[in-house]
Amino acid sequence: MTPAARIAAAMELLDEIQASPKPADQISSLYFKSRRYIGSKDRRAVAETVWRVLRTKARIDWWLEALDFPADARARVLVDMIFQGITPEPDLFQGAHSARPPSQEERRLMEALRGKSPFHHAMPAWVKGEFPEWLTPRLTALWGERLAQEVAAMRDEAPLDLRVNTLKATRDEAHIALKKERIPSTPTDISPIGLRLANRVALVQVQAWRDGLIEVQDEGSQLVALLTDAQPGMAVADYCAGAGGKTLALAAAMQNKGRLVACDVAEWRVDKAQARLRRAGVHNVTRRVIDGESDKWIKRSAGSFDRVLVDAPCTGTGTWRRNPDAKWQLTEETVLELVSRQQAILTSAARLVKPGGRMIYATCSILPEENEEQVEKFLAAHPDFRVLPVPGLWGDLVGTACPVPGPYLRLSPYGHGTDGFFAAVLEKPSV
Ligand SMILES: C[S@@+](CC[C@H](N)C(=O)[O-])C[C@H]1O[C@@H](n2cnc3c(N)ncnc32)[C@H](O)[C@@H]1O
Repeated sequence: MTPAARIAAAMELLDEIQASPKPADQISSLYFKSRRYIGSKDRRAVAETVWRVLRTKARIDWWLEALDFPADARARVLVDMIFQGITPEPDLFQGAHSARPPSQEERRLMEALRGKSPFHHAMPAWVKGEFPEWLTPRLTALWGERLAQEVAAMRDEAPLDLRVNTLKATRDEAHIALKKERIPSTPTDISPIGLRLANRVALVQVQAWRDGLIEVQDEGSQLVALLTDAQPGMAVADYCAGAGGKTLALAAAMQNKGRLVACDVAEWRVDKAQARLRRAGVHNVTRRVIDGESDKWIKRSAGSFDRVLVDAPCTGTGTWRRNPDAKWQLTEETVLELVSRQQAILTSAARLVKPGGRMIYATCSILPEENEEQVEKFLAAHPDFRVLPVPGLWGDLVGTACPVPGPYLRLSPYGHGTDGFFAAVLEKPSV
C-alpha cells in the first residue's frame, strides 16, 4: 500500500467503527478479513492510526469544535496527521486507492493546527484525560488529586501480559521458551505467574502459545484468579466464565484435580473456551450454559461449591487502554442496568457456596457503584457472608507484596500497571 492508500484505509475503517455499535476490534478484524490483499505491515500501520485517533478523540474533537469544523472520521485523521507532524503533501492524496485531496477548508484547518501542541490549557479534565464528560463527578470523587495521572495512564496502550500455564511450565521455563523464539519478556511485578512482552506479537505464530505454555491474560486478571484460592480437589464454580480466561487459571491452580464448572449465559462464549482448555491440557472442567438466575442446575447445586468466582458483566471501564472506543459508547443507563444485573447475579451465585466456602466478586470496572457499593449492598442483604480482607490472604495466595490496603483488591493502570480491576473475597462461615 502507498502511504496515500493507508490514509484512505484509516479513514474508511474509522468511519465503519463510528457507524457501528459493535466494538472497534471486531469491526477492524472484519475490515481486514474482507481485504486479504492488505499485508501485515500495512494492516499494522492502518490500525495504528485508527487506534491513535480513538485514543485521542476527545482532544481532536475539541480542536475541531474550536475551529468550527464538523467532526467526522476524515477530519479526525487529518487532524491526527498534523499532530503527528505529517505535512499533507499533494502526493499523500494521489494515486490508486488514495483519499481525495484536502479541500480548501481542510487545508485551512490543517494550517491552523500546524505546530500546535495537541493539548490546550483551556481543555477541561475530561478532554485532556479522554473520558466521557458525564463521568467527571464520579471519577473526581474516586481519585481526587490523582485524577489527571489516573486517567492519563488509562489513555496509554496496554502492554501484552501472558499468564504462564503452570500445568505445563514454570515461569522461567516459559520465559526461556519465548526467548528461544526471540520474544523478550519480563516477569510481572505483582503476579508470580505472569510475563510481560516488550513488543506485541501474533501469538498464533508462537510455538510456546500453540503448545499451551502461555495464555494472554492481564496481570490484574491473573491476580483475581489467584485470590479465588481454587485448590486441588475442591469444587469450584466460575459463574460468569465467558471464554474461559479465568477458568484456565483456576484449573492450573487446581492442578487439574477436583471439579471446576464454567458457567455462562452465552453459549457462543462458553464454546470459545473449548479450544483454549484443550491447548492448555486442562481436563477437570465442565462447561455449562445456564439459563440466567432461574436456572434449575443452580437450584440443584445449592451449597455444593467451595469457591464461586463471579467475574460479573460490567462497564469494562478498567479496560479502556485496550478498548478506547468503549468509553464513548457507555451511557448512564448502561451503568444502571449493569448494576442491577450484577446484584441479581451475586444473589444467585451465592446460593452455590458451601458453609465454609467463599464467593469472589470481581469486575474490570473502576466505578464504585459496580464494586464496593455492590459488595456492601450484598452484605446488607446476606448477613451470612462476611468480607475476608485481601491483605490477610495475599501472602499465602499470591506471595508478593500486597499492592492494596484492603479490604478489597482495587487495581488501576496508574497505581499498579494493570488494567482496572476490583475483587472482594466473601466467606460464608460454617455454622
Ligand atoms: C467479564 S465477562 C467474563 C470474562 C471471563 N470470566 C474471563 O476471564 O475471560 C462477564 C461474563 O458474564 C456473562 N454473563 C452475563 N450475564 C450473566 C448471567 N446472568 N449469568 C451468568 N453469566 C452472565 C457474559 O456472557 C460474560 O461472558
